[in-house]
Amino acid sequence: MFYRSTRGNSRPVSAAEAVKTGIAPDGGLYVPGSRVAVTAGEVAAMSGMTYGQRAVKILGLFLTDFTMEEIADCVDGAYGHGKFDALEVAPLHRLDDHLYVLELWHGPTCAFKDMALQMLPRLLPRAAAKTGEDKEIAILVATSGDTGKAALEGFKDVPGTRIIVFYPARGVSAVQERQMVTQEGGNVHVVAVEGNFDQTQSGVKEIFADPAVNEAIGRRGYRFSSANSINWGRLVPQIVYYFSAYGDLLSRGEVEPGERVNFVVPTGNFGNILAAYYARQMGLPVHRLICAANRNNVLTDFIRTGVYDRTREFYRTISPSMDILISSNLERLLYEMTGRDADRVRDWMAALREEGRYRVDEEVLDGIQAVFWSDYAGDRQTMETIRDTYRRYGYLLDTHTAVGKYVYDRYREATGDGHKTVLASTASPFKFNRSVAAAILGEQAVAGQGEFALLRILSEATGLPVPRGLKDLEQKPVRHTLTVAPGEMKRAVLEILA
Ligand SMILES: N[C@@H](CCOP(=O)(O)O)C(=O)O
Repeated sequence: MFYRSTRGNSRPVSAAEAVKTGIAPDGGLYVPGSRVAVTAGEVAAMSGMTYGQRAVKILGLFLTDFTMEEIADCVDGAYGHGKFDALEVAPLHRLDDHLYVLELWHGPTCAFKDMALQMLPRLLPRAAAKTGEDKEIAILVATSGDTGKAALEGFKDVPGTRIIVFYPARGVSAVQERQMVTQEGGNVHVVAVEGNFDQTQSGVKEIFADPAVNEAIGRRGYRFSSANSINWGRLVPQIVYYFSAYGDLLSRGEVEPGERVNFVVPTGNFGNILAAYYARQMGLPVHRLICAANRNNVLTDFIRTGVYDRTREFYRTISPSMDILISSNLERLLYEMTGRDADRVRDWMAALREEGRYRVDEEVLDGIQAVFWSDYAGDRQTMETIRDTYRRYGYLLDTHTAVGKYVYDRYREATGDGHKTVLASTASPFKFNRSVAAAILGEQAVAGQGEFALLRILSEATGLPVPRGLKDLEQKPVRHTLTVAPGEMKRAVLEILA
């Protein structure tokens, strides 16, 4: 299996090379060069498997230059040994007759990013060895809150790697920031950027594309890679949990073999929902993919009209991980939806860069609308959804998952579609303690309370334990204090890698 760049100007590479480099030299994203399919029998067989067995099966189909022993070893390290605080790794919670919540936040940092970022740090050093790499891997990450901490935790003290995480100052929740700035490890660096996530992500991509910076760090014995979902090694472990959810529905008798289900995915950088799309393409019985956005609703507009227009106001919301106007992974979807037409993708990406917008052809839009549906929730609707869901079901949603729940309700209203639906729950409610506590207890209960008091208040009010990964945050000293302007990110990287 070879991987191709969505922009068509880079040579095809092996899976190991794609994982090691993260982004293609022409600025495109790597995608599998041929279709990967599973049979109905193989999907049905998932019902009798553990999460780890499902992961080995799916990863093995994509990472063809890794042995099955290597993959099994990575899976065991990522999901075994009590790493996740749920035996099932990604448990499925039945909310009612139609809706199930796929809890993807039982890993060490309490967000769905752990599902892939416990795996990538195990794949990447092996990928480097397989490709004869003699340089240390310098991983650059742009985060709107969740990826950063998960990547730091995954890569901390991994030999042969260094990691630098950039996050937008005041653009993440207080708990998310605290998780990152207290990060321990000899190879980790965390830098706040005086800008929003889009500026942060664009800054990182500019560094990847800058020949002078690449040359300078090369002389110092480094090469760049990415732990964002632009790296194929981030996406493939995310495909697994869609199969896993379906396996659980089958084993509990909630669906018949072959019965199609919907997935609702709170969406920012489009990586999570794209993983669901690949699962569908492989043969998982999926009806619709419901893309849930917050007030930064660039994707909702795109899916409705075919016009992607980032030239609009950027809002800071209570679902900060989704405060994104340039969704990296849409590029992969466009590549697939155009029948792998790299020329068109390149033109659209150039238009996005230069004019801030592009419009896809009618036929591409029809293809997208046949699979995807989208709507968005503002902060008020998000808060109401948390409160109503808690009152009705006794189930606590974080702000991002609440966006998903709100959009699902809108979808049902609009379409009457009765397919069973799985809502991807992307983070623990404790990571967004202030908003979640305010939603269920009222604003006055949280006024003047500090972050750690709020963790306790939320735990006492709901009877839910504060997750392991957040419990000891209060005691940890702040280790990272550097803040830079977007234009200074390059210099910061060069200084860190001096
Ligand atoms: N929502 C993300 C933004 C980066 O997305 P990624 O999937 O490309 O890593 C975050 O929490 O950082």
